[in-house]
Amino acid sequence: MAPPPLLRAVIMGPPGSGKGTISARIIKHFGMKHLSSGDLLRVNMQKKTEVGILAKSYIDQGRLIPDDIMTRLMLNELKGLDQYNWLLDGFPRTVAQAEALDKECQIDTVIDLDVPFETIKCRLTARWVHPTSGRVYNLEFSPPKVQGIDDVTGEPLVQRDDDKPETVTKRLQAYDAQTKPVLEYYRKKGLLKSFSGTETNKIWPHIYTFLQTKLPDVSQKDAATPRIWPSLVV
Ligand SMILES: Nc1nc2c(ncn2[C@@H]2O[C@H](COP(=O)(O)OP(=O)(O)O)[C@@H](O)[C@H]2O)c(=O)[nH]1
Ligand SMILES: Nc1ncnc2c1ncn2[C@@H]1O[C@H](COP(=O)(O)OP(=O)(O)O)[C@@H](O)[C@H]1O
Repeated sequence: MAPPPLLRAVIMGPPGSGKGTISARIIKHFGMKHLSSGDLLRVNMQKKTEVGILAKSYIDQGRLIPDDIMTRLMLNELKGLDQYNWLLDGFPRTVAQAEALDKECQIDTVIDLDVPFETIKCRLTARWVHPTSGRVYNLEFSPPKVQGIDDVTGEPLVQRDDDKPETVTKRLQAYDAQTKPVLEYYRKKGLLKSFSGTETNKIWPHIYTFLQTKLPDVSQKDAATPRIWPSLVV
């Protein structure tokens, strides 16, 4: 029997809408590979690569990185994920990027987190991240076990420079002007699935139910097998 076709999904939403938080849950339950443009750029900035140095000047101003640079970077990373179900986070963010992506592969579904701007602004000032893994915390919503420390590695957490209130406003403006048209682009293709709300924990069950129609939940696999198996083998 031929294996089922691989799922090509995109998660979209304004800065702070919960893309990273929801992506972590999707990866855990559905075992997809996650490629975040923001995380990739931050690794490049940390390593001071050519792309990283250039990206910093845009990110610090709350502006988008030029399409040609971003598209080359992301499509190159995607080549290595050919054999997996994948979830793109933060890309495409302009119609030109969406068109370039379409030339390379066929997107199956676009999950849109429709969270009001007012909700988001408060969240971002309380966001702390572990830069190397991209793990994200929030002082109120999902605090680390020890304040200022990553739960998994024990390394220090940092606040993103671009989470300053002035930069957040510019990022939201860039979202309105450049990224909202991408939602329309996917809506016309019949791929957009919007989830509205102000709380991730209320939005997540709907996304979970939606993805269950496309992929099996693999998170319980290891735990479930021994529970059923020894009791049956007498
Ligand atoms: N108060 C609150 N914070 C949330 C909720 N969902 C996510 N966050 C936090 O909001 C911030 C932005 O979420 P993140 O997943 O990084 O959003 P992204 O910018 O779209 O990737 C992080 O600090 C999250 O921990 C929520 O339902 N309520
Ligand atoms: N696809 C993209 N095109 C252009 N710039 C991007 C793209 N993805 C990320 N960036 C840049 O990186 C910054 C941080 O992105 P990201 O981590 O996705 O944050 P958020 O979703 O919280 O805005 C953006 O504000 C933008 O400057």
